[in-house]
Amino acid sequence: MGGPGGPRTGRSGQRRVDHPPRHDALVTAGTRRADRSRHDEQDRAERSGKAKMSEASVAVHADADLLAQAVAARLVVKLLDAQAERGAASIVLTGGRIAAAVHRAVVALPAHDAVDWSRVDVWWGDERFLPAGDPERNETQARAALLDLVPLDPARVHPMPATDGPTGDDPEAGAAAYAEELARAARPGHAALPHFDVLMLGVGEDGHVASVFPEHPVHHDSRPVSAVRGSPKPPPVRTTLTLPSINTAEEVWLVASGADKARAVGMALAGAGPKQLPAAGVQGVSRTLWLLDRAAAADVPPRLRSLR
Ligand SMILES: O=C1O[C@H](COP(=O)(O)O)[C@@H](O)[C@H](O)[C@H]1O
Repeated sequence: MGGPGGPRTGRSGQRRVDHPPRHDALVTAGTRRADRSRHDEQDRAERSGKAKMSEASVAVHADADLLAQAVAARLVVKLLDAQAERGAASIVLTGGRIAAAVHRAVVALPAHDAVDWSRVDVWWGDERFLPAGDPERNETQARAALLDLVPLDPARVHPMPATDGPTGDDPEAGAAAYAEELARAARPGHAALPHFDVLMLGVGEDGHVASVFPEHPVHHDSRPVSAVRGSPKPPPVRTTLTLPSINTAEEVWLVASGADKARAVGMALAGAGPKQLPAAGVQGVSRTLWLLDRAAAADVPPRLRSLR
């Protein structure tokens, strides 16, 4: 490490590897190598209630299409690896435009058939609090683009509450019910959350992730799942995993495309505060990976960028 051609360490602790330009990628290495020691570490961190944090890595792709295809390929490999390692895989989905493109790209990838979808647990990082089937729900969009097109076990798909669900039009009751569902899936002796192999997040123009918005009271909620009222982005009522819950995931991938995301992405990687810029407060246990297109990477600090 660190020799000629090896990773270099930037001031913020992120390390980078310069790739030949045709790969159009900037990658930093902050991951742990041995799976077993990684899981041991994660177990210890979960038991102690303190998630051990990874360094961030950044990969840049030429445009939104290539970004979506690359994320889809990574996701299929991650699911295959998780299933090979522990027999099942769990993902946490996000909403938004790039998420929909990733979902479509997974289905378009022939290798998605290699995944045993009946052994994939599906959770959500956030949801718009609307009736089931509303086209604005992240669930509805994910079902149309991916979930309805692969042979999942319906019992392993865990949508966040809807206004016409069992807890009714009460977002706090819905958030509490989702927290209970998560706790039921947690491993015995572990914290109140199940193991998440990979948790994907979009990044808002204001730096929000899931439905954790800048300066919102959700930052003071110590519960794993929070009801969000007064969201600055419609709809105003939502359900979200809180940042500490997000940060229990083994890998967190922040996926952003487009010039309107450049400022938030740049500030998060430059070390902004998480209350002002929630994306800056995201760290997976073994990996934090920023997956960007060139437009979204335009303001990434130069020391972390090998190619614009
Ligand atoms: O409202 C939401 O927005 C963010 C970002 O969406 P995008 O379309 O700007 O990429 C998304 O990550 C979140 O899940 C969703 O509820």
